[in-house]
Amino acid sequence: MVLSPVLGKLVSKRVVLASASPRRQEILTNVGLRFEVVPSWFKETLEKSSFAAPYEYAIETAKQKALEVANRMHVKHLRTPDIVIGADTIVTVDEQILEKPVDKQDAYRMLSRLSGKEHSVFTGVVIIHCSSKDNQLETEITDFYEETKVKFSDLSEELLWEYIHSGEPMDKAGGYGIQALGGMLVEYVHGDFLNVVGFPLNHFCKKLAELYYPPLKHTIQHTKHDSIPSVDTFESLSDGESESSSFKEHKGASKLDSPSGVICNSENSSGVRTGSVVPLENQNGVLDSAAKVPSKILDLMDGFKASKALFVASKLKMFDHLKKRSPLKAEDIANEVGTSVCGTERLLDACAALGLLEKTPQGYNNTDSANTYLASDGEYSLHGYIIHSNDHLWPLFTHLESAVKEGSRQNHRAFGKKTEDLFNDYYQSQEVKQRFMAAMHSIAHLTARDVATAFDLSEFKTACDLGGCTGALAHELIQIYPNMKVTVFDLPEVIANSSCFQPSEQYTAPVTFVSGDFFTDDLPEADLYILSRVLHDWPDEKIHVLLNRISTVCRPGSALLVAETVLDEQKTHPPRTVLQSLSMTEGKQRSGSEYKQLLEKYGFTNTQIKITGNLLDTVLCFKKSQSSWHAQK
Ligand SMILES: Cc1cn([C@@H]2O[C@H](COP(=O)(O)OP(=O)(O)OP(=O)(O)O)[C@@H](O)[C@H]2O)c(=O)[nH]c1=O
Repeated sequence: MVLSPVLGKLVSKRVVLASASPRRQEILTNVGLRFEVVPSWFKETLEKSSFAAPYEYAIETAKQKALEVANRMHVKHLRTPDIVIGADTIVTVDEQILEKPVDKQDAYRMLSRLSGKEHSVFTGVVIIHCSSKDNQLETEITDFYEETKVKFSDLSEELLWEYIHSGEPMDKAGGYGIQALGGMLVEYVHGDFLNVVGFPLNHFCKKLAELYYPPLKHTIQHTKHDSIPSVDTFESLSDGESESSSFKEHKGASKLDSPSGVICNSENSSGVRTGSVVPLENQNGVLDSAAKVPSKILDLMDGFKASKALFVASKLKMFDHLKKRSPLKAEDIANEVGTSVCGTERLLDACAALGLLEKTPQGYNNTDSANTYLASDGEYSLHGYIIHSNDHLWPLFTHLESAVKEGSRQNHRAFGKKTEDLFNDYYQSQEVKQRFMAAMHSIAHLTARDVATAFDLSEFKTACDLGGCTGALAHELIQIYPNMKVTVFDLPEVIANSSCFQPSEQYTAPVTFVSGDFFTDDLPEADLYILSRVLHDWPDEKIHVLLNRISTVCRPGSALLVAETVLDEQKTHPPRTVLQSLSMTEGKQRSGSEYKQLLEKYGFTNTQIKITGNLLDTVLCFKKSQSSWHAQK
């Protein structure tokens, strides 16, 4: 049962949840964990100002809750649990910590503070391993925290009081419950949703994985440090608990991390350990310094090698060969693609190490993911985008240093051409055009379902996907909304090359392709205009022209759907989008409030943003009536 991996380690243990929170109980029960509930009697009265950071307060409160239960069970009831889990959830806004409101007025004070703003929800979690020695309780404590950012819409007084009178806020940190009525107040969530609800399940599983499958000192580490290892069954975990996978057997090794003999693994929500150098006592009782392995940093240092291995294996179509016939030995593939046997073997082994291939005594096989995403005919093939990354983005990124120094795109260094000439020359080549379209098609096809279903678009009878390229999103829209007529509007040379990307079986009404330039030519009429992955590419002057033109042809009540990755307000999340900005296009990535502001400038209102958590988020807004728009201009 790959889905419930490390939790199986707890099957044979007496686990106690030191929490009265029904949400925590539900989250852990839902994943099949068996535990007793013993609510803590610890009063949450620690002096907040004595903590340097809010998460330290949450961790310490969680620790005190869990220790109180462990001690009480040991002393009063003489039944020492194996593991006690404690947690504490807090909300922070403007450097203030908000816990559960004490009354309705307090709830009002909290919610009006959160209105229209982004805040953080921290949950501190503590896992205590208990044992009894000479009737004394011995504890080994592991703790961590998780941060999730949540943004509230502007809340009217009326809504605020209606929500408070519902009674929901009273037993919840910050005075709201995101999982119920409070969900209606939320504009977006960045991070683990369950963390907001009260328990960061994913991080908890990773922590257990670290405890029960720690890296062995003298063996080569094949697992990713921050991933949850999968195991086949619960049975295999509890029956054959091998030396290398049991927490107890590794206590000694883990203790090396802590001078006091208490395991205290503090880690922030991005997985980077705080305090990387830990003093150790050597045999002479002298303190040495031993650096913990900074696995995230090492992974980043090696990231370029992994990317290039993926790019080259894709370019040589190794995943295509293995999809057609497998298992294949390195010699077979080398013969088929015309490469050296020793080089091919190394590349295939690297792909196996990266989890893209499986290596067996009979040869190499594609993983399911390789068949779906890496083979060029895979259902959601990313082959086109991978080749684009290798041939176009890689050369650009090798000049990142100059790009940062000069603040401009490095086309001249990467391709020997200035940006203006690139369009007239480089992009005119048939090969480059096809490659670029294949790349765009890869992403559009993969994200089409998310974009098409983020909002209910069934009220729109006609839609026009501006810059819709191969029509991947248009086809998805027609599948989902069979009554919708969809037009793809794109440059003539794009439309001319789009036929080879059309689905082979057409079960629905065909998409209409219209060629033109959205900066200069008449736009087709539609109830819904779509701009998917367009706005981030263009400078403000061009966006001004485009949005002005759309706004002019849009009838009041018609809508515009923008599909982009929406940055958080701090502009540091999601990392993929932040990294994409480094290619220094003249355009830029935007946060939710920036999209809202931009669209309002062109008469679009009622903006709703849906963070899908996948590659593309969506923003839907409606055209105001002309009179009210002009009145505001
Ligand atoms: C933001 C938010 C919080 N909560 C609940 O807020 C309580 C926090 O208080 P706590 O002090 O951490 O826990 P507790 O409920 O007092 O229980 P205990 O751990 O025994 O002290 C927990 O319940 C959480 O689920 C929700 O249910 N939904 C939300 O969106």
